[in-house]
Amino acid sequence: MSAAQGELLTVDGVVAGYGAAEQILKGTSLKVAPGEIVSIIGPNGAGKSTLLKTIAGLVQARDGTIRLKGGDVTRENALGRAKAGIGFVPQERNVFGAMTVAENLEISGFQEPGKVGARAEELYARYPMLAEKRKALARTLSGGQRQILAMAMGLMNAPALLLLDEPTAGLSPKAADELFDAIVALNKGGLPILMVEQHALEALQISTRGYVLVSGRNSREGAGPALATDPEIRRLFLGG
Ligand SMILES: Nc1ncnc2c1ncn2[C@@H]1O[C@H](COP(=O)(O)OP(=O)(O)OP(=O)(O)O)[C@@H](O)[C@H]1O
Repeated sequence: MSAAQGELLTVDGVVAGYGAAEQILKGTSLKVAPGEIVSIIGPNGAGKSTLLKTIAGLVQARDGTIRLKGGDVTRENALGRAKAGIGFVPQERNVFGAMTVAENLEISGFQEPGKVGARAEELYARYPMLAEKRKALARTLSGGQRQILAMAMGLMNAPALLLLDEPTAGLSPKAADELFDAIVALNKGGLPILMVEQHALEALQISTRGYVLVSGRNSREGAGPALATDPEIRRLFLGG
């Protein structure tokens, strides 16, 4: 029986980095089960974004395994991971500013071109703001609207798991709250989400589970709300 049974994503002992010598991830592990929101938090430079990129296939794992729905995707490139069901929303440059909202959605549905129209309509129904702005250039959107568009682009291929890299970065507190609400709503619709967040406590509060990454290694893990009220975590992230 596979150890990955009942798990959607299993990252086991992943080692990865950028240069020839230095490793950023030094044996990192995590799991996402169906239906979960899982947050990765940790200090600047801990390797959180690198971990998401390694799961998305943009950074190659030098050791360890990455399984999706029980299948080993460690050797797949980014396109292979996307086809396997991993949707990735990067932190920066995640929309094409010189293209309209509609065009951004259209080019994102590259896996099943025949379904682009229907998927875009579903997303317009879910996010009426996008429908209103469908002919607007993406660069004219507010920060919060841009993040909704980036998330919608990630949904165009109907992923089995959505990776979000710091979705609330640079947003006002109100826009960040609205985006967290949108993430919860998306998850309630059945989509598992793995996200990296600087707003660590807020992210943990809406997460099923959380992982604390420090210097490329797992430090703590637990239920999201429990971690959010843990004195050590609060000291680390609130500086108190
Ligand atoms: N493309 C790259 N080439 C070389 N080094 C990189 C690259 N991207 C990130 N790094 C380095 O890898 C380390 C981890 O970066 P990463 O972005 O994964 O951290 P993080 O935990 O997401 O932190 P932050 O919250 O600051 O984004 C940092 O030392 C960073 O300088």
